[in-house]
Amino acid sequence: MSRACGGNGGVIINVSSMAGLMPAPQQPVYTATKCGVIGFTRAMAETSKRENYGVRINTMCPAFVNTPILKTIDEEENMGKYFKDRDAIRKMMSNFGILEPAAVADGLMKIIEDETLNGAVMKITKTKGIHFEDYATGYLQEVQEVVMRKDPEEANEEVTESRKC
Ligand SMILES: NC(=O)c1ccc[n+]([C@@H]2O[C@H](COP(=O)([O-])OP(=O)(O)OC[C@H]3O[C@@H](n4cnc5c(N)ncnc54)[C@H](O)[C@@H]3O)[C@@H](O)[C@H]2O)c1
Ligand SMILES: CCCCC[C@H](O)CC\C=C/C=C/C=C/[C@@H](O)[C@@H](O)CCCC(=O)O
Repeated sequence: MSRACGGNGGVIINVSSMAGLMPAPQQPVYTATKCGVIGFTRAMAETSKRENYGVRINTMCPAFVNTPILKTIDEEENMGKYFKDRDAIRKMMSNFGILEPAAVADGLMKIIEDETLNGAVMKITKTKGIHFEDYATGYLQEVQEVVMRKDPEEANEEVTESRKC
């Protein structure tokens, strides 16, 4: 797909979850995987931009969606020691509501059609619909930009200087 390898470019949509943004104590491994999807997507999107792959890489974080996966919490073999906590997940489903798969399809189409989206973390929830996580630029982002631009010594001086103000 990458133009760097003779491909025509395109868009990749990784599927995370709101659990990647709001830790689910009853599903720590699932939470870790979904956090990883977000971090990997944002890193690869930046790589693709810097290397001119011509590939937009985004992720979507749906809340609860009406699919068979929701029934997996009823099986102790899936939940392990957290099986005793399944009512807490059921309560979250009741509190947050359950989306229909069409809402996720709408999010997919938006990412495909909006060519400005790269490194975007789309949230899809019953209460707010489609919206995006806002990673406001801050000190760490500035440091990364300086470091990626200069050699280590020069970058270190600039960062040290900027911290004096
Ligand atoms: N349903 C939700 O509430 C929800 C919310 C947020 C994120 N997600 C994520 O969305 C993704 C899809 O979940 P879902 O709700 O559709 O789950 P699901 O279990 O209902 O459906 C998953 C489908 O993928 C198929 N599958 C499994 N392994 C496969 C493979 N190696 N190759 C091809 N197909 C394979 C299964 O047969 C199944 O039909 C998952 O990554 C899940 O974590 C789901
Ligand atoms: C049940 C097993 C499969 C897990 C399926 C999902 O991946 C788990 C989703 C986990 C948490 C969902 C949280 C949803 C929160 C939203 O509804 C939202 O209203 C909370 C406010 C945050 C926001 O919208 O920015």
